[in-house]
Amino acid sequence: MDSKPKFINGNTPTTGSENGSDIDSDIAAPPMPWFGLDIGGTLTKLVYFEPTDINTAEEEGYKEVETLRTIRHYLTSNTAYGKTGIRDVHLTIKQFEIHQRVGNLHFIRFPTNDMHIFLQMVEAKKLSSLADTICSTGGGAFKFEQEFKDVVNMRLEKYDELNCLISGIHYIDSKIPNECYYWSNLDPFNSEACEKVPFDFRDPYPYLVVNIGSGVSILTVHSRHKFQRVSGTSLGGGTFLGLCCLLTGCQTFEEAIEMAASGDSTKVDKLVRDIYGGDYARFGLPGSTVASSFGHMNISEKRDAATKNDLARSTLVTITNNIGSIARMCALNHGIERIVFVGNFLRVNPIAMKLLSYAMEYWSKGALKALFLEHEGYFGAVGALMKLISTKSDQKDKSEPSQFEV
Ligand SMILES: Nc1ncnc2c1ncn2[C@@H]1O[C@H](COP(=O)(O)OP(=O)(O)OP(=O)(O)O)[C@@H](O)[C@H]1O
Ligand SMILES: CC(C)(CO)[C@@H](O)C(=O)NCCC(=O)O
Repeated sequence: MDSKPKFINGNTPTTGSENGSDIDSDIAAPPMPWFGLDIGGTLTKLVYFEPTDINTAEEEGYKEVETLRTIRHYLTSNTAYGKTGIRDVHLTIKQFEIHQRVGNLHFIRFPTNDMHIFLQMVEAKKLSSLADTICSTGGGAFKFEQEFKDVVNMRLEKYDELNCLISGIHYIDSKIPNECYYWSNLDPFNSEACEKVPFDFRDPYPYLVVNIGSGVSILTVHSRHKFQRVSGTSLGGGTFLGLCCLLTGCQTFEEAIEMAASGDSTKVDKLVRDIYGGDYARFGLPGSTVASSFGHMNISEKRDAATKNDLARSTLVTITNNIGSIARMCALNHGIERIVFVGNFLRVNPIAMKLLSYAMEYWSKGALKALFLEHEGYFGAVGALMKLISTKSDQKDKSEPSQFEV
């Protein structure tokens, strides 16, 4: 077999600029299909560009035209794939122009634990007859490299996950109006009053990115080409879900969030007023502040009184507040005022978003602003797609598989 990576007609991706989002329109677009893959610790994200401007003549030019049509039909006519693959239909970007092509951008996810099922699907749909390489990112691009080779004879072209994250954020934000928003009318006692307000992200620098996936990475971003991972914590979305499963017996993230939504964390956490009988006024700590997360749970009666929903709520508040605290310290250390929270922990999770927003505003006395993005967990996969479409057929002739590219 030809050892060169084949993006259908032999194109290879460029190393690109540092953030990889600059698409040179002089460069011929790679042939279809266009995918970007982000294999995370919990979820795998697949971004698929469905061309709507494709004509029969162009399609007939493909050797494997039927396979191409089958894949397109399979991905776009379903919203669920197998038992656990989901297309986030509400995130579809319609009539999206990318590298002088027009089409729909689709966002698909499945648990990384089900990678073997994905590989079966890739095999069944004969994807490898169209391309022998997929632009991919996330830790799983390394972990599953050999499995892709062995099972479906495809090569993972690996790109750094944080590089892809930043280029994905910039790409989507520059193209999609109202992608970025913040929560206004923040009231910890009346979350219904909060509302989403669009934020103009055209000149956001410097800003902090807090990527809440299984674990948390925190980056400072000073320009499209200059960013740094400054901190992180292992207490992230994976911790929330893992602890919730242990404490409540729930089975899914959606269930955990639903339970948390009707729980009361004050039945579980010890508040300042539980210790002081009111505020700790001298140092500005209101009585409603959590003094000790899970601090009531050493008392047997309190344990008996706490419901599973209360435990789920407290777990959510504990993890969210801890991330908020670390983010705030990072912002302070680096003199940054805007904090962009992303990652799938924020999926269907307005409680966490509002809590983060309130915490940033309250503890910074209004100096810090928490921002959110609609395509919260998909930026890494978008960044990987950017790498594919910045392909230059003549730039690199790689006879050896690349190890790692940024
Ligand atoms: N359907 C879901 N199944 C599992 N976790 C979910 C789901 N929806 C949201 N989550 C949350 O999103 C987190 C994973 O987020 P994300 O996909 O951004 O990270 P990842 O890429 O898997 O992890 P990492 O970047 O640390 O490798 C989970 O830990 C969980 O808290
Ligand atoms: C290991 C990664 C980068 C994988 O995405 C992420 O899960 C993470 O940033 N974890 C936190 C590691 C730490 O800084 O403690």
